[in-house]
Amino acid sequence: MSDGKYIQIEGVEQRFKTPKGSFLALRDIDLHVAKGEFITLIGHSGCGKSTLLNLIAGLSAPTQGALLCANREIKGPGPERAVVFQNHSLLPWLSCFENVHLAVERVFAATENKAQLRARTEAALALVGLTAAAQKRPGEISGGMKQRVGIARALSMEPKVLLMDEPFGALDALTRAKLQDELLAIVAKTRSTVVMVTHDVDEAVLLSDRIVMLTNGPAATIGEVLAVDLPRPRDRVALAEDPVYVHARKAVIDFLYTRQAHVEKAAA
Ligand SMILES: Nc1ncnc2c1ncn2[C@@H]1O[C@H](COP(=O)(O)OP(=O)(O)OP(=O)(O)O)[C@@H](O)[C@H]1O
Repeated sequence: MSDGKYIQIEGVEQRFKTPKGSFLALRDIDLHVAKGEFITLIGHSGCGKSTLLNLIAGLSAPTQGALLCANREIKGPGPERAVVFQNHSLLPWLSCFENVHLAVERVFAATENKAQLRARTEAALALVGLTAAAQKRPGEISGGMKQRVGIARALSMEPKVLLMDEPFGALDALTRAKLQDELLAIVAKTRSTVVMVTHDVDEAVLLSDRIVMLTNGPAATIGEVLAVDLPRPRDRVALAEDPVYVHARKAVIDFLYTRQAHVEKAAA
C-alpha cells in the first residue's frame, strides 16, 4: 500500500430500499485518501455526504464496489475509524470525563491498567481544553464544549481516521471558528487522516487538503475534486486575502451555485 491510498473507495454505489422501491443515493464513487490528508465532502443537502461518510465508518455496506482502509476491506465500524457527529451524542447522565473514559476503555482496557486509561482520558480532555470541565455533565456545558467532548472522545481512541459529520454545524460562528482553529492544531499534532462533511465553503477551504464536491442527488457522484494548495499552519485572517484561498473559495461556490444549482422540489 502506498500512503496515497490509505482509504480506497472503489466503484461504490449505495441503494436504499424504500416503500416506493429502490433509491439510488450514490453511484460510481472512486476516491483515494492519503494518510494524513484532510478531506472535506461538500454538496447540496441530500446529495449523499452522510451516506458516504457512513460507508467509510462501516456503519453501512455499499450495494456495489468496495471500501478499504490500510488495505483491509471495511466490513463494519472499528476503533481505527472514529466518528464525530453533529449532535455529539454524549450520554447525559455521565460526566465529560466518564463519556470519554467509556471510549478509552472500549479500545484499551484489554491492554492497559486503570492509571493508564485515566491518563489517556485526561490527555484527550486536555487536548481540547476541557480539563476544568471534566466533572461536569453535558447538560451543564455549552454546545461548543459538548462538541469538544465529542472530539476528545473520538481522539482518545487514537484513531487512524477521524470521520466528522458536520461537527460544527450547530454552533454559532465564533465558536465554530475557534473549534476549526483548534481542530487544525490538533490534527497537525496527531497527524490523523480526516474526512469531514460540511456545508460551509469557508470551512472546507480553510481545513482541507482536497475538497470533494458531490453532484446533486439522486444518483449523486463526485463532480470535482479541488486541491487546496495553501501552506500550513493556516491563519484565517491572513488567508482572507490570499489569492489561492480566494480562488479556491470561488471554485467551490461556482460548482455549488452555478453548475449544481439546487432546484428545490416544490413541496408535494
Ligand atoms: N436509510 C435510508 N433509506 C432510504 N433513503 C435514505 C437512507 N439514508 C439516506 N437516504 C437518502 O439518501 C440521500 C442522501 O442522504 P444523505 O443523508 O447522505 O445526504 P446528505 O448530503 O448528508 O444531506 P444533508 O446535507 O441534508 O445532511 C437522501 O435522498 C436521503 O433521503
